[in-house]
Amino acid sequence: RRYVHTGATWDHQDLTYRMKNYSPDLTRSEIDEAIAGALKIWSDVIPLNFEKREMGPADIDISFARGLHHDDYPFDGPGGTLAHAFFPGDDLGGDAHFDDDEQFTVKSYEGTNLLIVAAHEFGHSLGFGHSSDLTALMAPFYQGYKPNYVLPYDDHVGAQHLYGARPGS
Ligand SMILES: CC(C)C[C@H](CC(=O)NO)C(=O)N[C@H]1Cc2cn(c3ccccc23)CCCCCCNC1=O
Ligand SMILES: [Ca+2]
Ligand SMILES: [Zn+2]
Ligand SMILES: [Zn+2]
Repeated sequence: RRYVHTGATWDHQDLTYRMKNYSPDLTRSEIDEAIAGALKIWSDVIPLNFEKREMGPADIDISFARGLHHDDYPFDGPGGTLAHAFFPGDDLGGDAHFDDDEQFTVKSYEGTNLLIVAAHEFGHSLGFGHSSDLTALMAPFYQGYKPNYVLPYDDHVGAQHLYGARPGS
C-alpha cells in the first residue's frame, strides 16, 4: 500500500469532462480517444462514470497550455514537467493541464504519450497523490509509451481502496 490518498474525493459517481482546447500535435479525434482511454483505465476498476461535455461547466476541465496559464504553476518549456492536475473540488478542482511545449503522440515510441500522461493526471483528478512505487502509474516520473497499457497493481489497489471496486473488476 504505497499509493497516497489526499483526502479529497468526488461526492458523485457520474463525472463530466470537457476539452477546453486541443493541441496542434495530434488530431482532435486522436486526442479525444487518448483522453477517453485514460479515463477508462480508471473507470474499468472503480465505479465512476465519465461523460464528455461539449459546453457548459464540467467536473474535469482539460486544457493544453504553455508557460504561465491562469494558475500558480507555470509550465517550463520542453521536457521537465509534462502536465499537472488538481485534486477533486470546484473550479480548478479536478482539472488537468498539459504542457503544450511537449510533443504529445499516440501509439508511438517517439515524443510524449498522451494516454499515459493523461491517465496519471486523472489519478490526481480522482484524489490520488504520488506513489513511491516507481512502477506505479502514480509515480512522479514519466515511464514512456507502453502498448496495451494495464493499470499497475499499486494503482489498482489504491483506486479500489478509495472508491470501491467496479463489480466484476
Ligand atoms: C509522471 C508525469 C506524466 C507527470 C509528472 C508531473 C506530475 O506529477 N504531474 O501530475 C512529470 O512531468 N514528471 C517529470 C519529472 C522530471 C524528470 N526530469 C525532470 C527535469 C526537470 C523537471 C521535472 C523532471 C528529468 C528529465 C526527464 C524529463 C521528462 C519527463 N518528466 C518527468 O518525468
Ligand atoms: Ca515541460
Ligand atoms: Zn496549470
Ligand atoms: Zn503527478
